[in-house]
Amino acid sequence: MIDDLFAGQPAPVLELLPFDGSVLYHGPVIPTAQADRYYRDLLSDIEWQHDEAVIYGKHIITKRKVAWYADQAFRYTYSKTTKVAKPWTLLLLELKALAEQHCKTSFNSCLLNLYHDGAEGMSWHSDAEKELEVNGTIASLSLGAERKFAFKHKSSKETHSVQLEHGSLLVMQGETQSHWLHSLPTTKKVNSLRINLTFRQIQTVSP
Ligand SMILES: O=C(O)CCC(=O)C(=O)O
Ligand SMILES: [Fe+2]
Repeated sequence: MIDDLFAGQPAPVLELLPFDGSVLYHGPVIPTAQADRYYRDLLSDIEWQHDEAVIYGKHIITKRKVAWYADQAFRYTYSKTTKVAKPWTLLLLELKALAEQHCKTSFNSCLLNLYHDGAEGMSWHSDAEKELEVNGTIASLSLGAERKFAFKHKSSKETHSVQLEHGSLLVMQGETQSHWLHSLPTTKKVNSLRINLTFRQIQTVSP
């Protein structure tokens, strides 16, 4: 049986995009008990703050909370607001090492998001801020409530989606951010918290 074949082995890595980039879903890469501990520790140790954005000229404060950590006090601008990175914690360095092992690349920053329930999500966007390495790899770790994550091609508009499980890793690479948008749709079906960490490579020298 297929189940027996994969028993005790990591799940196979799935490619989600048919063209114009690559998104690999590794499935759960952290055993559940350990993922539960990371979730609890991140909830209490991270300096969570409500996010600010300027949308259609209006200054808004999101219900979703965010935090940003990096090698240096990088400045990073998205949604027309500028944030300054905090220094790594030991726990984040542990998770960064785990993401780096799977991606065989290195990261110098991490953006964290805390969604209190399914009413909070993130609308269509690509991670292509000017501070990010062009076509750099982005590793996304999910903890807590399982949520749907969707991709939409910028010209053909076709969509692909995946359920992001507790302790799972998703890796966006190649030309993904140039050709695809992604979103975390809101949903009435989820009533609990989810934490997401995206490890990224910020350009350290101006191009
Ligand atoms: O919460 C997620 O899974 C994705 C968050 C995201 O797309 C971002 O922070 O840019
Ligand atoms: Fe994103």
